[in-house]
Amino acid sequence: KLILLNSELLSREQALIDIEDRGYQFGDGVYEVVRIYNSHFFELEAHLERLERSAHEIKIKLPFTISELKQRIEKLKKSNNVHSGHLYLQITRGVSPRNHAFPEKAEPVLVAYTKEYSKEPSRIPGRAMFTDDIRWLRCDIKSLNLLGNVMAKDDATVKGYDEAIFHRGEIVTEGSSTNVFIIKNRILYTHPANHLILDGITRRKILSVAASLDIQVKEESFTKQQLLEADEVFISSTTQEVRPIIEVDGQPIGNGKEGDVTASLQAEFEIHISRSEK
Ligand SMILES: Cc1ncc(COP(=O)(O)O)c(CN[C@@H]2CONC2=O)c1O
Repeated sequence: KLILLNSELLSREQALIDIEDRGYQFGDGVYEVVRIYNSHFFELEAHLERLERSAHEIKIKLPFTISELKQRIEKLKKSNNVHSGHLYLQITRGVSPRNHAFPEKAEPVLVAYTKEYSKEPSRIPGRAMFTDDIRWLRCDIKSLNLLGNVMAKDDATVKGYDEAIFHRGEIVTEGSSTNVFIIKNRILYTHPANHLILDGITRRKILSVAASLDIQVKEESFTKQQLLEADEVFISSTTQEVRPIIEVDGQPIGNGKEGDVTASLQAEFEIHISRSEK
């Protein structure tokens, strides 16, 4: 399997990263994870648009156009013959002697590689725990600065949960690597897309799919208590699609099983996926 490093397709052994790459030393970079279904990228434009925005927000000037990037990753996907899996892609500010301030000139470093799924990611209903959201206040940027996310996810995993659900005070924001939705009286709620959450590509798709199913949508924040009293809860991400959450902090949600609104959203989402494979 080959790796894309800047504009070259290399073996893993040849794909070398410098010890003074700012992505390595400061987490100074941005990333995307793009799903591949039936050898096609899913929602590629939306992911690359968000990548461009994330880079802009941290003042990284991309050393290539989006169409050049698309060509490179298409070539990578074909070379690796990926059928069902994902592409991981990151761009750092580049290599420069270690200094907090940005280097006068450094060439951003692009790395991308693919993963073939031996089996589809599990959508079995999950169990989550609440975790204080102590991350910085630019969670809308998909950056490599993921300590707040990975420490919460590890804590949840060690305790036997499938996801950590962040909250600031009483307000639920999102999961460690997912967005969070609740359904109450057939109304779908999710945190508004602002600086406190990542505006997930799957989140956006779900909102448009819900509208097409005549499910009322409210992009309004909700509390931990409202989540615990919801009829249904689910999380969403590129890799997990729509995943029901049936228990939080040991408390069952609704009847403790996947809800029918959640199931109908996933079913409609799958139709959109199959349409995209044309
Ligand atoms: C903090 C956070 N919130 C929400 C999401 C969901 O966004 P998408 O719907 O655009 O995927 C992610 C995705 N994280 C990526 C997706 O898979 N693995 C990751 O690290 C995330 O890391």
